[in-house]
Amino acid sequence: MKAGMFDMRFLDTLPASILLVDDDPIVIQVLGKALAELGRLRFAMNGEQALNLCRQSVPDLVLLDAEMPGMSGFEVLQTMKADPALAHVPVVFVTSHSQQAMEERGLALGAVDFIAKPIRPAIVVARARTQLRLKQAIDRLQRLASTDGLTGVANRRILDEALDREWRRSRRGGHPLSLLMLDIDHFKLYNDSCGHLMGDRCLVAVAQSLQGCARRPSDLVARYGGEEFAVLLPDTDAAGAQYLAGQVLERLHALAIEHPATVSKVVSASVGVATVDADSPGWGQPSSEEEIAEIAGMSRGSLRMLAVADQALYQAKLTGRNQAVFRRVDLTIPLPDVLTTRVRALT
Ligand SMILES: Nc1nc2c(ncn2[C@@H]2O[C@H](COP(=O)(O)OP(=O)(O)OP(=O)(O)O)[C@@H](O)[C@H]2O)c(=O)[nH]1
Repeated sequence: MKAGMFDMRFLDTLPASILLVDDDPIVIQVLGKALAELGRLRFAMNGEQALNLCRQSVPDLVLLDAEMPGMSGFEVLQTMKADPALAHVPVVFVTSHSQQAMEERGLALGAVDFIAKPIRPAIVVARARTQLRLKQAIDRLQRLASTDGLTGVANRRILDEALDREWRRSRRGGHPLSLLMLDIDHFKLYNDSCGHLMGDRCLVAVAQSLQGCARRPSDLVARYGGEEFAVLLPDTDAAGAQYLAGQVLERLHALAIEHPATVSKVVSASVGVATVDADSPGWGQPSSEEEIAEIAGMSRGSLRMLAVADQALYQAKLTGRNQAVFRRVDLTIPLPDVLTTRVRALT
């Protein structure tokens, strides 16, 4: 799947991935036989192996022996909870200890259930199935909350979060960061002349085209609203961002989506590009408290980046459309001045 693409509807139809962890091969065999009908099984005989398998491919469910030589199940669970990529994976403890203290400890660490040995296959299957159904429902809700229903790309909430995170990472680590804002030209006319259904199809095509351009795993394509899209490009400097903006326009032109109401007769877009990198005035200075402070849940830095990309987009519209305009973020300009620039340009 391409980077940033959140359309994972087909994943619901994939078999679940279950990891069985136990140092006793007999237990693994019994569990494996019982759970084979529920999905694709993998096995680990110790904690390190279990964590390696989890990191290679994140499972939907882990059945974990609490007591193993070396790393215990409790330690495995603690490590998983500390890793953002694994923290959400449901873990069911399987142990020969039925003492309440063990159960309490496992549940307190974040295990979702507790199964005591000797194993009764029907109970294990029923409990595993319940956890897999829950996980599937949560995954589906999370997808709904993070994707744009029409185009399948990330929604604005996800963009805001990613921009905020990447801005802080950029300022802390001295990595360049770029943001593209794209707005389809004369889209109202397109809707008026071709109909809203075709308008929707056009939005889907543009989203897919953007996905084709932004292919790094950390790139993020999002629908910003209406006929406006954003592409977040971590670790991308001015030259990279301008190259990508050119690719975006070229690809869109190559799609040749007919637009009967414009002179060019094909759908085009305007792009605003904002980059913060080593050539940005104020780059070397440590990020101030002021910059990290939040307005309406977003850091001031994210707002600065959005505002600069928006100004560049506005300029691209004003000066003819079907083009990309680049602006480098100037960290020395006070944020209130940045936020009001477009207003001033209008008046
Ligand atoms: N079909 C469809 N249209 C949408 C959707 N969201 C927003 N629009 C339309 O997008 C159009 C945006 O129009 P404007 O903001 O005037 O911009 P424009 O016509 O593209 O003009 P410029 O941006 O100046 O080139 C409006 O007609 C909206 O109704 C959507 O999900 N589907």
